[in-house]
Amino acid sequence: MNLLEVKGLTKKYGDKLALDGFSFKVPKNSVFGLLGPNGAGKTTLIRILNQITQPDSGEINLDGRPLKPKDVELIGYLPEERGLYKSMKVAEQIIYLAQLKGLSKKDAKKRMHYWFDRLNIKGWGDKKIEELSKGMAQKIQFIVTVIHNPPLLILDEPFSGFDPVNANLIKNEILTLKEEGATIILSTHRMENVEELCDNIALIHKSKKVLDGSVRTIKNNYRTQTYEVGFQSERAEEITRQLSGNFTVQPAYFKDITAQAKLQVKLNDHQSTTSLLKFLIDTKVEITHFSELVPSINDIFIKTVEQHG
Ligand SMILES: Nc1ncnc2c1ncn2[C@@H]1O[C@H](COP(=O)(O)OP(=O)(O)OP(=O)(O)O)[C@@H](O)[C@H]1O
Repeated sequence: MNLLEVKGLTKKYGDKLALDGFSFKVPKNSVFGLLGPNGAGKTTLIRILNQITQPDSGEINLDGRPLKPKDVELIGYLPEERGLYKSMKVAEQIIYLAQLKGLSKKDAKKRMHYWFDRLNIKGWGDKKIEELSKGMAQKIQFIVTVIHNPPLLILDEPFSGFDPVNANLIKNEILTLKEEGATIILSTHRMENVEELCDNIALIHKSKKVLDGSVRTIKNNYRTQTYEVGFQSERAEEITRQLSGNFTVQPAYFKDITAQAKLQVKLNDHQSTTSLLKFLIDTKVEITHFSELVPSINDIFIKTVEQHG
């Protein structure tokens, strides 16, 4: 079951086409990564979903029915450009914004303290926003986004401004929100976060969708039958020579600390992983490492964007 279905979204700014017939589906209770180079159209799409901008054409369905203005209450939006009232105190700000999203004052306070606990910021309520560092303010913005428990979260670069410890904290909170039933659209340039968090992705390039699907299937489709093989370095030259006669071998490189030789070995069309392993075993070399080189989402992003010019 999909929470969000978008069909043929098109948006022009003057002569400039920012989105060109963009379609995608976000399954309920999943994390969906919206990826693309700078200027691809991601923010335009997010602004349309939040009804800040109107599309020229296309359809958006939320939970099986057309998106309507009141649905903004069902969406928690963390914009890339953060906007908090600088002179207000943290607690006043959170409670005020939570009430705008339909919570009672009592519930807003309760939920605020729940999040203060979870994000390790107890006692921050009386601080003014202007006294906070970028990362500290970012935590407040995150709370404001999730406080009303919206079924759909749209997070634009949620990790920017965070140190590694706090980025990890937020990453785990996103996964917990998913476990609790939320559906999350995540727009980010940080591909390691995409690998860790996303179930599905869509890649936008020059206003068009150029790739989409589950992270697992996409990675599977980009496999190149290449393996990294490590073995004792004394026989490196001999083993490299033997392997080169049968497989496609990248030059050997050596790790000083472990005294291993490592090679990248690509299978030819008719060869299997077992044939490579059997070959290595027959050489009687001491194998220290054997793993498939699976392409990263970062590699796939770069390759796909280059292919589409
Ligand atoms: N208000 C606007 N007026 C005119 N052109 C715009 C406007 N907003 C965006 N654009 C153009 O639309 C295209 C898509 O921009 P958008 O901000 O959606 O990209 P993006 O994928 O979010 O990029 P980034 O990763 O840099 O944030 C760009 O060519 C941009 O110049």
